[in-house]
Formats: sequence, C-alpha cells, structure tokens
Amino acid sequence: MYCAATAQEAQNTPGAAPLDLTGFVAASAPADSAQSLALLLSSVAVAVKQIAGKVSRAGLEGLFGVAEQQGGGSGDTQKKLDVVANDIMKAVLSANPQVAVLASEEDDEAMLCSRGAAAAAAAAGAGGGGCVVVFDPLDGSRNIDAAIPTGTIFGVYKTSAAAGSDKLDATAAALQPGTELVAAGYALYSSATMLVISTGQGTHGFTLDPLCGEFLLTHPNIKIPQRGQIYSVNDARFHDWPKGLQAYIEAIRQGKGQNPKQYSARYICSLVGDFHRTLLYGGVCMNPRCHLRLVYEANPLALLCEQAGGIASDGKQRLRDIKPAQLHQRLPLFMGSPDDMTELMSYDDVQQLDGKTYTV
Ligand SMILES: O=P(O)(O)OC[C@H]1O[C@](O)(COP(=O)(O)O)[C@@H](O)[C@@H]1O
Repeated sequence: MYCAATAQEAQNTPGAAPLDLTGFVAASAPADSAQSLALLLSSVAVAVKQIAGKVSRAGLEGLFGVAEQQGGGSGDTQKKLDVVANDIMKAVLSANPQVAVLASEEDDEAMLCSRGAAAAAAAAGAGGGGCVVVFDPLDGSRNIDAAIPTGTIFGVYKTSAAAGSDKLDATAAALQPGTELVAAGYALYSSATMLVISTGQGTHGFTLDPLCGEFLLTHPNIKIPQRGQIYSVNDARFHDWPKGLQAYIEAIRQGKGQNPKQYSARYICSLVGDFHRTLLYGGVCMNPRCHLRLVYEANPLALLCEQAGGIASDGKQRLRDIKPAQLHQRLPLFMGSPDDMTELMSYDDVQQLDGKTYTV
C-alpha cells in the first residue's frame, strides 16, 4: 500500500513540486477508500475556497453582523456569514454523489442528500454505501466583524454503520462515536487559508496557494510537541471553575507544575485558531464548560489531535469513545500535548458543570 511516508518522501525530494491535497489523499489514505476520500476532500476544498473568499470579502459584500432571519441549529445567534458558509457547504457537498447525509451546526436536523442516500441504500446490502459529513461551517463567527481568524470543521463517517437495508436514518447516521470517523479536518481562515486533515494516517496541513488556487502540502505529518508552555482558555471564567482546574492553571502559571517553566496564556476565542496553535506549538487548549459540540466540533478535532500524537478528552474520558445522544450535544473539551494533558487530567476535577452561560 502506498503510505503517508511515501507521499512525504515525494514532498521532501529536492525540486519536487509540493503535493496538492487530492494527490496526497489519493496516495496516502487507506487503499480501500483512497479514491473516494480524495474525491470527497476535493469537494470540501472547493467549499472551503468559496467560504475563504466570502470571509475575506465580508466587509466589502455587506456580510458582517447578525443574520436577519435566525434559523435553527445549535441555538447560537447566527451571523450572516454563518448562513452563507452553511449554504456553501451544503450546496457543494450535496452535489457529491458519495454524500448521503449532511449534519450542520446551523440546522436542527441532519439531512438526506437524495443522490448519495439512494446510492448508500442500494449498496447497504453489500456493506458499502455513501458517507455522512458533519460540520460546523464557520466556527468562531463572533470574531468575523473584527477580521480575526475563523474556521470550518468537518468529520466524515461511513453510512454503513447506520444504514438499514432500504432506508437510511439521517440522524442515526450522524450520531456515531468519533472512533468511527474515516476522515476529519478543519480549514483556518487567517493570514493564510489552511486545510488540516487526517484520514487516520497522520495529520497533515495544506496551505492554499492563491497563485494556483490549490491546497499544497506544507505541514506533512504534524506531530504535536510532547509538552508545550502555553495554555488556552477563557481565563475570565477562573472564579467559576472547579477547584481542580483552578489548581492546575495556578500551578502552570507560576512554573510550579511538572514543567518548571511559567506558562503563557493565549486565547483567540476561535476554536480552530486556538487548536491549530496548540497543534503546532504544544500545550493545552480547552473550554471547560458544556459549550462546544461533540459531533461536529470536538470529535473531528480529537481525531486530528490523536493522529498528531496528542490527547483529547472531555475532562473525564477519551472524547472519541463517547457515543453522541443528540446532534447538538455539548460537552467540556480539553486537547493538547500528551504530557500537558496527562498532567491536567491528574487534577481530576476540571469540568465546569454549573450550567452558567455568559453574554459575551
Ligand atoms: O465563550 P467561550 O466559552 O469562551 O467559548 C468560545 C468558543 O465558542 C466558539 O466561538 C464556538 O461557538 P460558535 O460555533 O457559536 O462560534 C469557539 O470558537 C470558541 O472557542
């Protein structure tokens, strides 16, 4: 089988052109799904390029601010760009015949895509079928109006785990534990547009080259540092946290943790941005209250984190082992370097479960 190491060797060959996303996935994903995942991730890349265009032109196209009509979904106030990004994801992905089910943060229910669902039902008996794509079309959208980085998060499952013989239940198909993910990724809309993906063969980062319009491999086989020196959390909530989390943060702030160095705080309030920095620089990023969503935010990032050698938890257990009960289920989220995460989890009492919400 052609594996990630081979694709990486090609990337490192002097004079070789950087690999593009589709070529890399076709060459490095598991052999039985490489072609289909390459096609699927090509569709994601098309949607991401369109969203990146809208994000960068939002101020010029009147796309700042709150949407006039509030839709369903996870209950957050929808921004104009949330709606635009959601429409783009659904339009592009539903045109891909492999996609049987789409589940978005911005919609109440998972939806069946007629072409993909018919194909999935037809192939279900043979153990085949289409795929389910879960996504948060624009994470961190409260940052949009200040041109601060935002992102798109997605995860891909097979329908076969949920398909009956002739009828596919869209919601059931979307409620799979993170251990069933066959691919996941995020786009980061920042000084560069990046797409970071995993098909279960490592975590790899691609940068959109505006000159050729392609995502090119710039960060092959990302490995999160064993330990970092940065923690990322909304620190203003310190006095609402449980004792264990307070004690951990106090220790690392003062260089009194297992790492005898004082940690720095960094918090963009854009999950993709905070996670991306953590992946590259190490340390921990977290939201200890029940705010982030298991299905389309936490689980996809957890796959990327683990494939980079990190740990992802809800503060009690491995995140990807949790079987979702609802599409918009929220939970505490902790991800980061293995040594930092192991130290954090040793404090045990780190989840903020008081149900408190905040207006800003
Ligand atoms: O208010 P908190 O607890 O700091 O939460 C901020 C988090 O919420 C998010 O904005 C996600 O919420 P949205 O999906 O509604 O944008 C993350 O990007 C960010 O990490």
